[in-house]
Amino acid sequence: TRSTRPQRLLAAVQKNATRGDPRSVVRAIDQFCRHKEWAMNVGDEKGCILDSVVSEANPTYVLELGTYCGYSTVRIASLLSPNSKLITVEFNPEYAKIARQVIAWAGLQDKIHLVEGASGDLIPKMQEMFGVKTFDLVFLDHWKDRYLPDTKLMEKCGLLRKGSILLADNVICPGTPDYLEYIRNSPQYESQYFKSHLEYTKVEDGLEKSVFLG
Ligand SMILES: C[S@@+](CC[C@H](N)C(=O)[O-])C[C@H]1O[C@@H](n2cnc3c(N)ncnc32)[C@H](O)[C@@H]1O
Ligand SMILES: O=C(c1ccccc1)c1ccc(O)c(O)c1[N+](=O)[O-]
Ligand SMILES: [Mg+2]
Repeated sequence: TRSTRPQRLLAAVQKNATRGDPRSVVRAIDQFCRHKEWAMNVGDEKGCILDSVVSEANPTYVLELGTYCGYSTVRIASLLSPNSKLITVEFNPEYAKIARQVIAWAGLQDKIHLVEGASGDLIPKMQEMFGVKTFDLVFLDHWKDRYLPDTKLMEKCGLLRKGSILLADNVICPGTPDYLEYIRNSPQYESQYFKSHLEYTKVEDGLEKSVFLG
């Protein structure tokens, strides 16, 4: 039977990237998505903004909502300090299977914990499963109608502390209107919009960075 796009993306990584070199994995995926097949990774343009936010935050605990093939997972983890951890959540088992292999090719399996399941079910279990108290940075990049409910859930579960950063992809395209309205009007957050483009295209999109004020 015909291969899937994530399988072809993994094959491109294994063909063109160097084992143990995360940035070559990121480059190989961007090449594949720009010249062969578009895929919904955060991509190289928004990826540079993601890199700067991650580097400035220098987080110990990171939560990623939406792994897909592990592109942003590898991109973020490649910038983390030695004793830091990235927990990434993915409910599609086929995507999780591919992501584990991409993460392994990058040599980052010790920094990354990929947990399979729905964000709404897993967020309340983060403290008991991983011994994490609060997250220093959360990257929201799963289905867009889940950004707001999951943000409220993280607040309720006490997973955010004064200074925690929420970085949300796709706030313009496909768009997350209810999340944007909430976060930009909430006195509990200080938000900033980073204008960019939908991965590998000229369509406008951007990232919203919001700092939890506690
Ligand atoms: C846009 S892709 C993630 C892309 C990835 N962050 C990157 O930039 O490389 C969105 C992913 O989130 C997953 N997803 C969507 N809603 C979810 C949920 N509620 N819980 C867990 N995973 C979810 C989808 O299966 C899909 O793989
Ligand atoms: O929703 C889509 C989408 C919609 C239709 C077709 C393909 C993708 C999408 C597009 C760009 C993204 O960066 C992204 O994170 C997503 N997503 O699924 O979460
Ligand atoms: Mg996205």
